[in-house]
Amino acid sequence: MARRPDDRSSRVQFDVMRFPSYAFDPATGVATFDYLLDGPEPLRFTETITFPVPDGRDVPAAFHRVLDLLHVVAGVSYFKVGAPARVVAPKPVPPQVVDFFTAVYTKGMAEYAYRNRLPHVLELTVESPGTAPMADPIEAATGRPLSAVGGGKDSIVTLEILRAAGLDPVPFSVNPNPVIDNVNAASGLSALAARRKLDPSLFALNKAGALNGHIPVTAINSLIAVATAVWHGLGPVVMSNERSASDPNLIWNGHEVNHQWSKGVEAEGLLRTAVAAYTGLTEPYFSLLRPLSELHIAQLFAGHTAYDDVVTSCNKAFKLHDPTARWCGDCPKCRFVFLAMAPHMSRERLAHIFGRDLFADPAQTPGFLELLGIDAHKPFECVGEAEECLVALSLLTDDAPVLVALRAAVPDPAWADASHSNVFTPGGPHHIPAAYRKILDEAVA
Ligand SMILES: CC(=O)N[C@H]1[C@@H](OP(=O)(O)OP(=O)(O)OC[C@H]2O[C@@H](n3ccc(=O)[nH]c3=O)[C@H](O)[C@@H]2O)O[C@H](CO)[C@@H](O)[C@@H]1O[C@H](C)C(=O)N[C@@H](C)C(=O)N[C@@H](CCC(=O)O)C(=O)O
Ligand SMILES: Nc1ncnc2c1ncn2[C@@H]1O[C@H](COP(=O)(O)OP(=O)(O)OP(=O)(O)O)[C@@H](O)[C@H]1O
Repeated sequence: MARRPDDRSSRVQFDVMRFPSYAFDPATGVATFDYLLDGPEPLRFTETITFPVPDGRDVPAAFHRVLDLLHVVAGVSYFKVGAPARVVAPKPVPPQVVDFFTAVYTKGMAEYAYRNRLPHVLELTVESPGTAPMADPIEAATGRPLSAVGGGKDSIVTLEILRAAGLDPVPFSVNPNPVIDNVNAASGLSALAARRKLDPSLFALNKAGALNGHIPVTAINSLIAVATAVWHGLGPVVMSNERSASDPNLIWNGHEVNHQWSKGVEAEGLLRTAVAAYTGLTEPYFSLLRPLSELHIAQLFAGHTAYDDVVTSCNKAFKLHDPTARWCGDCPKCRFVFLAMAPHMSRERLAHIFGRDLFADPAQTPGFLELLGIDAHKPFECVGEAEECLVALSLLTDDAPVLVALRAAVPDPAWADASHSNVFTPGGPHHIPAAYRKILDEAVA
């Protein structure tokens, strides 16, 4: 029988990851997903996800199918405890789903593999116990869009674009914290929320020194959003993932390592294809902001002052334990968003949003240099490209201490590159349906 993790040493070998079962209770919206790291000393985990229960709606078959996908994808949190060489999915699935699962466990776990020096993780293929036929297509949902809200500038911009187009978006979050609650309150829209509870033994294992690292959390949140939209009879899930999320931080052993992989356009395409192949849902999910740079999104955000007291992009505010109330003011994400917003608003407004003026503090200069790509790779954080940072810097003309230091450090050829930048021209691959693309084009015109 498998033992719980608290009574054993934290670094044992596991042969295979399995997905023994899951249960769902439509009366409470509670789904429990079981995981097994199998080996000489197996470990079991259970994750609980509570969906918002709609009034008087049956549970469609497609909802259960999305849960099948979520069961495997949410397993990454437990896979990382042991990094077994094999991952065996619980049910036969079409090849498109195998491709999606494999990408989540390899590309989605690339930063974890790189940091822990586990190259085999990048090579594994998720096994399926057989091949299932593709599902018959279901007509695309045309209801109100479900708009994922993370508390930062990007999802606020999406909400406001959808609202301006008269689409009456439904804000949706997984584990909304006070930041997200306040953003929803500022929007005046009534929101839906799901709750996700990791197996508490994961934290005990982490404390005991188990393998740990980054996971592709957007893939998990996205499937929870798709399941919620399906059950509530809503339209597509609209994400706010930007163009630069697709760019890797570095290359390791010939593989791209991207901290934001599951926010990228490749992950978006794989998720859409897997959901369509396995559930039949058409156009279930896309990112409205995909053609835009972070700098462009920051410019659009500047047009909405109603969120200044609540908008928060700093990841430290979203930690499960001891989160900050808002911006920490001293991390790559804070610095990046400060720089991206700076050309589009007064310094007073910017300092009000962040609770401080980062350009006035010379101690921030090395962190900004890192963002500009000077002597470092892009930080493992949710930040945009060095090119975007350079363009933002080129648009700032005042002599704040940090800006003076940065200007002096940027080599001449970089300025020339910045002057040819297309960061304010929408472009690049995307999966936006035609009607929504028209809305985006009107919003940025
Ligand atoms: C908030 C944050 O940035 N957390 C990352 C951090 O974890 P930390 O220990 O500092 O705090 P917690 O998030 O509270 O995590 C506690 C432990 O739980 C594990 N865990 C958490 C969530 C989950 O779904 N599964 C888990 O296993 C976690 O590993 C901790 O041991 O550092 C971790 C290690 O690098 C990161 O994994 C934590 O990242 C969170 C999963 C998270 O929500 N991060 C997003 C803010 C984030 O990074 N988003 C990226 C997109 C990434 C993607 O591809 O989807 C972005 O916005 O660009
Ligand atoms: N807790 C959450 N629940 C649901 N969706 C989320 C959650 N956190 C983030 N998201 C969504 O995941 C995507 C990536 O999140 P990210 O944190 O980059 O966006 P954001 O909070 O809108 O903006 P910012 O980049 O300024 O932080 C966005 O589409 C966002 O809406």
